[in-house]
Order: sequence, then structure tokens, then C-alpha cells
Amino acid sequence: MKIVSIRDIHIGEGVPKIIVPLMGRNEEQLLLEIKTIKQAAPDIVEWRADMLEEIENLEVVKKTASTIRDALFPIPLLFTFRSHREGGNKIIDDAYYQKLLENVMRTKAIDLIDVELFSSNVSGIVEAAHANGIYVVMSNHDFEKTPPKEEIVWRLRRMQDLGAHIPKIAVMPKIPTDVLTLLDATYTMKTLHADRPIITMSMASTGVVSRIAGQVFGSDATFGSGMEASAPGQIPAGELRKMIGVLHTT
Ligand SMILES: O=C1C[C@@](O)(C(=O)O)C[C@@H](O)[C@@H]1O
Repeated sequence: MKIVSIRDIHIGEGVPKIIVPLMGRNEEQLLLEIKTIKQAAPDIVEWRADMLEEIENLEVVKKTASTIRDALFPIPLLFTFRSHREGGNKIIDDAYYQKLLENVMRTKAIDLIDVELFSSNVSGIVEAAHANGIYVVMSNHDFEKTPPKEEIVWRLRRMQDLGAHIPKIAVMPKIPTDVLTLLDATYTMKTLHADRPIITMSMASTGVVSRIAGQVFGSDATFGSGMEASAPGQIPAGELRKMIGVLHTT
């Protein structure tokens, strides 16, 4: 089993890692947010760059990336531009998505990058990440429903085949047994197919149990909110840490 190690954070080993999103709209808000979320001692911070007002200005994006890096170091930084079709804040075209990701990777201000499975030229982006020494968290989100177990496992396997260091999927439950489907898919992926860390979650209030207990079934990290949640069902990172601690006391 491959472990993803960034300084003293080892994803895929020990207790699940807590990832806290940064949702600020500009540098000033982001710096304030960083001060606040540091109190929750996140293992990893995710910059949700689709929230940035000036996301279409590459110079601003690159400068903001290094400002965040300096304020956070040594906490590992995950860069995410979440597309609108997968629940993100802003619509950009495929060409700009790739250009944005490649520019940010070249700054070396980040440790991990989110690459959506269904974006165009995934292989090209993954290649650029490998060339820059940045870990790929490949992702897929379904805000409408929970696909069948076989489909969830297929998507996670496809991410692994495409060179993701960490495959990730977030799905929406309509009924409580949809959460079981997600957890069952997680367990099958982890025990039969995965040779690396994976991250899975079921969203909204019905899915909260998956964010707390996901590691029992094979998920290696979980998202907890800082100042603002980035998806439905995220609970505050401090509370999440306590609950995960309870699951790991015996
Ligand atoms: O992919 C994910 C997972 C997520 O959607 C969640 O449900 O916690 C939150 C996003 O910020 C992150 O990029």
C-alpha cells in the first residue's frame, strides 16, 4: 500500500487526515480565514480557488497561492478549482481549467492538486503534476444522487489507472441506504483494488456518518469545515477530530 507523505503528514496510515477548506474571496479574507482555521489544527488545507473573485487573473492567482503557502507552511496545501458542473462556484472553460492548474503547479506553492476525473485532457494535467512533483487528488462529485456501487468502484479504479495518487468521490444520498452503498463501494475498492489512499464521502446530513466513520471502511481522509463549509454535511473540524478520536480509542 502506497502512503502519500508530505512532511510529517502521512496519508493512508494511522488516523484519517482532516482536510479543512479555505473559502475566502480575496487575499485579505483568506489570511483571516487561515488564522482562524489554524486553531483547529488541520492536517491538510484545501484552497477552494473557485471562490476567488479574481480567479481569471493568473498573476493574482499565483501571488495568492504563495501568500497562502507562506501563511500555512508546513501544513500541506491542496489546490482545488471545483467546476460548476460538480458543485463549484464559477464556470470556466476546459482550456482555462488546464492552464490554471498548470500555472499553479509551476509555482510549487502547493503540495497536492485536485483534478476532476471528467475534465478534458486529464492525462495531460496528471503528467504536468508528476513533472512538478505534485500529488494528484483525482475527484468526482455527484450532487444529485448516489450511483450504483459498481459505478462508484469503477470511477475510483479509473482514477487510479489514470495516475491519481489519491482517488476521491463525493456522492449525494437520497435515502439512508445510499450511504451504505457508498461505504460498501469504499470497502470493496480499498480491500480489492486500491494500492493507495482513497477518500470517499456521502454528503448532506444523511451522509455525516460517512465523514465520521469512513475510515472504518477504507477512507483515508475526511473534510471538516473551518469558517465556511465547502459542501453540505461538513461538520466543524474540531468536532470531527473529537469524534474520530472516539472511534480510535479501542
Ligand atoms: O471533493 C471535495 C469533497 C467535498 O465536496 C465534501 O463533500 O466534503 C468538499 C470539497 O471542498 C472537496 O473538494
